[in-house]
Amino acid sequence: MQINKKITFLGAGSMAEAIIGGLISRDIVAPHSITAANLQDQKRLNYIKETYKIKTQANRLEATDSADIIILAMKPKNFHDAISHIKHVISKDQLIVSVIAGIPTSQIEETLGEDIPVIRTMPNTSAKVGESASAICRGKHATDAHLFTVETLFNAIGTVSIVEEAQMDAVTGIAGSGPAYFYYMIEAMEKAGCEAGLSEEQTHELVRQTIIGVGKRLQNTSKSPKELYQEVMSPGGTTEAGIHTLAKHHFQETVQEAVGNAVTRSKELGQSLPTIQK
Ligand SMILES: NC(=O)C1=CN([C@@H]2O[C@H](COP(=O)(O)OP(=O)(O)OC[C@H]3O[C@@H](n4cnc5c(N)ncnc54)[C@H](OP(=O)(O)O)[C@@H]3O)[C@@H](O)[C@H]2O)C=CC1
Ligand SMILES: O=C(O)[C@@H]1CCC=N1
Repeated sequence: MQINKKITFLGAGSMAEAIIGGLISRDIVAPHSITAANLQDQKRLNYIKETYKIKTQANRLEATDSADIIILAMKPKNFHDAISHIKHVISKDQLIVSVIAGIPTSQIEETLGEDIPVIRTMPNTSAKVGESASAICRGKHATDAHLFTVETLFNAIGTVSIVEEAQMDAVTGIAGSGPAYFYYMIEAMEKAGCEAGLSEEQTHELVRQTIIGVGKRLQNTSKSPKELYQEVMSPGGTTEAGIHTLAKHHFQETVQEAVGNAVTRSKELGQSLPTIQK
């Protein structure tokens, strides 16, 4: 199903690109219906325009004014300036979709004006290959139709869970940041593979296919993670030796602490920003 709306991305960085890439490759939005604008980096806009054949706009007010859906895709620290700049051209006929970590819908609504519909989302960079694990929640002026539109858009870039806003920080710690934890682990495995005598190319291929296999297996089994790693582990074997080392260094507790800190940081991001005077 193609969505016939004009969509403007305010922010043209990694997350905007991942979503744009997903929407276009799945033909959910026509490239000419998408506009990207950023703060200053014209080279980046040129790259996005050439790669995805979308429109770009140096003037953020014009990019905002002409859109049906405005996707806020700047860093939390830039949110205040970004909204200050555009809020005068935003009307309640438009839909604001935020991908910004930590910022509550109430803060966006308060700064924009009371009856502007806002949907808060948390995708991840796997959007680029249509495999984001996204969650969305609605602000107080967003309708079922708004939620449905965003669900349809984000379904094109992966799976969508509709959650309560109070759960969004947890979603951010698990799924928004999630890909980075796996890439971090993959980096370590690649270093280990080279140290053990494989070439970079061999290690890369082996580690990549191993994680793809894990992902596909998880999609096709009802077994728990414990059952799955126990399946790999022979008594006295190689896996046991590896897992023993991870356990000795409190790997699982470390991961839990890492996710917990990401969740806490998401909450902090929402609390540390000034509210704009209307
Ligand atoms: N990266 C990720 O994995 C995920 C990120 N997010 C969220 O997405 C948002 C963007 O992150 P990410 O793409 O990684 O960040 P990037 O740094 O890659 O991109 C940020 C973009 O915002 C633009 N920008 C800065 N200030 C303004 C402004 N005032 N008006 C319009 N555009 C502005 C920048 O433009 P310029 O370069 O010209 O300064 C740049 O294009 C963040 O809020 C993050 O929390 C959510 C889920 C996952
Ligand atoms: O690191 C960040 O703050 C963003 C939010 C989720 C993923 N990246």
